[in-house]
Amino acid sequence: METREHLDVLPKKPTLTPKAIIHHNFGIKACYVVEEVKEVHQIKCPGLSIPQMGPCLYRCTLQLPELSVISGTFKKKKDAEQSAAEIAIEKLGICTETVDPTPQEAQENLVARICYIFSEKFLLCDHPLCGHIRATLRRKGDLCGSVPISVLAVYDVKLLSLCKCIDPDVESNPFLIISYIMRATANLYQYLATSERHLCIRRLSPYPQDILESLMNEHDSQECITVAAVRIPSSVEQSIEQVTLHISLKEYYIDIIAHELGFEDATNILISRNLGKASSETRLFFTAPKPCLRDLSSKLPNGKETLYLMGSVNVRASYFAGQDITGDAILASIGYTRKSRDIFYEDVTVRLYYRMLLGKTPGGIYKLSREAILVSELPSRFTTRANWRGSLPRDILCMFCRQHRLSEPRFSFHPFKTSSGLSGSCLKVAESDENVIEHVNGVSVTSPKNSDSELFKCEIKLLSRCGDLILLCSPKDGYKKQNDAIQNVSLKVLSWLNMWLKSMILPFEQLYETADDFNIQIFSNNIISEILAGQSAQNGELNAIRCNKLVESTYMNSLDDILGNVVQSLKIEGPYSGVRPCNGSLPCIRYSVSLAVESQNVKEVIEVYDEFEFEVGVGAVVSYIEEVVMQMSVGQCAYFSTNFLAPDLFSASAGDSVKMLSLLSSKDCRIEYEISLIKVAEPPEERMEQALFSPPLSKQRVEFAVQQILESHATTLIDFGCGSGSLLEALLNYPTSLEKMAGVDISQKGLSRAAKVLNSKLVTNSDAVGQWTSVQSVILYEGSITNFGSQLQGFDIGTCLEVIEHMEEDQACLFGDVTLSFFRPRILIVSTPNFEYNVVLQKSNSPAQEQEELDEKTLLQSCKFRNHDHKFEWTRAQFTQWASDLAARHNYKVEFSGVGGSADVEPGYASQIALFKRDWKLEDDVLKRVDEHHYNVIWEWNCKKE
Ligand SMILES: C[S@@+](CC[C@H](N)C(=O)[O-])C[C@H]1O[C@@H](n2cnc3c(N)ncnc32)[C@H](O)[C@@H]1O
Ligand SMILES: [Mg+2]
Repeated sequence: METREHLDVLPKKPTLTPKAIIHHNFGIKACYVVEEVKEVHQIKCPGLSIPQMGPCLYRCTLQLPELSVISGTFKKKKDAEQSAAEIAIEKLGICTETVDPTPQEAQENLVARICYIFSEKFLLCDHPLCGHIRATLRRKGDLCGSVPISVLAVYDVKLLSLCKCIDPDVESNPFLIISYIMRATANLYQYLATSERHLCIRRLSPYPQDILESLMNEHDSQECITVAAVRIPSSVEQSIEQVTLHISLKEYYIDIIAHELGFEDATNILISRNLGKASSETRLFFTAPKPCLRDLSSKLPNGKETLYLMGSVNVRASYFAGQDITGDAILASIGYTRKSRDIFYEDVTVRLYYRMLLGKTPGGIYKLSREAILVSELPSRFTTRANWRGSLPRDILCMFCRQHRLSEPRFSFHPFKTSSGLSGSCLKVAESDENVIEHVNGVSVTSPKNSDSELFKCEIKLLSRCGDLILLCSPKDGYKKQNDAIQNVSLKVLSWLNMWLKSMILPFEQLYETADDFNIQIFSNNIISEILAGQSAQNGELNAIRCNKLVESTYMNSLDDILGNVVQSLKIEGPYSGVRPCNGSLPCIRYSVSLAVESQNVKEVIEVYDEFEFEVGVGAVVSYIEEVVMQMSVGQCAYFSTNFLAPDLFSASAGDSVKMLSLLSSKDCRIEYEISLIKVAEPPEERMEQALFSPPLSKQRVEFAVQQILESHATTLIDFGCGSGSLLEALLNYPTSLEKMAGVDISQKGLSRAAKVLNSKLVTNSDAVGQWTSVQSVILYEGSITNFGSQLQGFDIGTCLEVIEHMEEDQACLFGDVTLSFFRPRILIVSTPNFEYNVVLQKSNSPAQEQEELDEKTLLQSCKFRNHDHKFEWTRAQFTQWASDLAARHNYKVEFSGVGGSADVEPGYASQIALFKRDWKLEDDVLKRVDEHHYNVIWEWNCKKE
């Protein structure tokens, strides 16, 4: 609440964006041209010899009558445009300081603005209000030329901002403007007449005849338009219904809307802010009780309370609009715009109303973005960006805030170092596409004191429109990538809001308790009214009562959701193909949801989706759909029904909501589902390994290698197939005896990543790293490990983790021979998947009963390779054979080990490891002559000695 006081002292005026300032000065003469730029950038890793293509960037050229400027490059088009506008403003020396007028000045400006609006000059411009003034000139009798004050209040932004300067409460009660306009108009009594009875203003002297005549001739061609609109009755017992407005262009359309609401003319009509998109003309038209309107026109201070008259508030419409709406309301998209002199209109259907309503909840925004309203759900977990379908959590959160007229959410980052020596503290795993977050727990290798790596924590603040802090979410989880941190925290906030909105029948205390579990702190005493009713906290008690009414009316259906749903008469047809979804996989289904009424012999299809993909295990679809899909194999089709009736959801999805609502009311109405499983994308190997092993298998492999290296007292190391350099980076965290490390790989992408990771560690954090590592030089080479690179002969130790299965089998054998005969390290560590272990990893793919029926051999045959890039996967016997033969050929000894699982328990280790050791000295052997062949150096680091 302190912020509010602070704000009262500092009147808040949104500062204009550079583009808005340019528009203000040049209008349509300003021309923005945005071009795409591909930039080669080398910022992150000096010395890397692979050119790095940056993300797609944009540059904007702004052409103005006097000059043309070019922006820098930006990730977003709009940023490039704003930057170009900013440069132009600076070059032209345009003054950008907008000083708020004092309340006194605002009063005077208000009078002047009203005077201008009724001038002849104004009538000829392209302001939306001109359309209204022209149309009111066609009104009959003493209403001719009378412009409703409510129209002035909503269609002229300048009047609104001036009134806000006079009284900031206008923000929370926009109808207060009516009082201020009335008061200001009183100063113009010689020129304008106000009518308290009709709540309108007109000119005393008529407009010149020639102007009037030309206006009257304008609309001869179009006679009558028909516009679909929606009625939201004030009584929650009455349903939302479709209405049709027939508007003759000889009449004023607000009068016609008034007829629809049961009134003679626009006198009692109030108009809401525009709803939906910022540019939309969709508004609510409604009536206020007479005494209240009279108050609005006269009594200023008391006028503030008038609209809160109990009993007259339309709770559904108020929630929908985020402002007080009284009486019955018509939702219509109609009005005058700057673009044309003709009236603009669009149909608003009941379906659209429900879709807009759905779009006010985080789950709804997600459903709408996936266009799968009846099936998709806001997932409870963010695993990878690649698996997330629909709008991303951060974008949904921003949309939610805009919907509820809150300020844009504020994200802040706290980079922090984590020491892997900490015992007992466990950082949550962020299953990002690169699986980069570390579990700190369970590190079995002796860790140095200072092995730090940088992580990001993201914090989110939700603020009311006036800047009051409403909610703070600051989870403890750290992520290696900023983007993962943002998406995960955003999802946390969204999940809580979604849960809360779905079960608002919860008492307030429980709200606080659940927030705690989500690392959320609530600051506003009245979060319900801030978010739900879009109101200021002033009328808290009243809003709470209203919200309860709203909850009763709108959210009761979601109770069904909470109580769960029963799948009835499930039939799965088609032959069992053996390919089934498992946790983490991405099944792709074709589905249709229909509404069936047996007694009427009707089946109405509500929603169809041809290729709908979702991630299993994160709650991305309604639970019973996932349950059914988990029982299917690719190629099969499932049929079932439920009695789940959520009229709101169905109304948002069905094309013909009116027919659908009537069907839903029949007693024997059922929801029928038809689902075919088209294909299943397997979860990537790394994610599977992460889900099943703690620490993740990749980490266990690295730890195993580190342990061997520590024991070996080696001073030189080659990592064959180093990929993104995870082992090399890890080795910098330990006090090994290594002085020289090299990595070889054929993938430029992998090598670039490795270079960046190592560069950031060795150059950026050199002081910290230098304290314990003895490593003096690190080199990355590009080349195939089946070729001998003469630079690397005689290194002490070679590592080759999860590489050989990525080559053809004969190439893997070649690698073995080349390494042991030419490189001849003292120790060679080779790891590769144990194919037999796939039975465990892929267990969830077949139902338990079936597994019992199948013998082990058949079960193994049904297993797939862990990764689509694997050319082979060996059983323990095959690996042992390969390694033993290889060792024998080159006079090495070999031992077998592994990580994940155990040697003594079937089916052995998940990753099998061979340790080749040479106990004879290299000098004893005459070096074989080999053709000189050099790998290309990609990146190099050498410790600078003082
Ligand atoms: C699964 S990754 C393993 C990376 C790394 N060893 C690790 O454990 O994180 C396999 C790596 O082997 C590399 N690779 C495959 N065939 C290769 C070859 N013939 N020569 C060099 N590298 C190869 C790939 O480019 C890829 O980086
Ligand atoms: Mg592999």
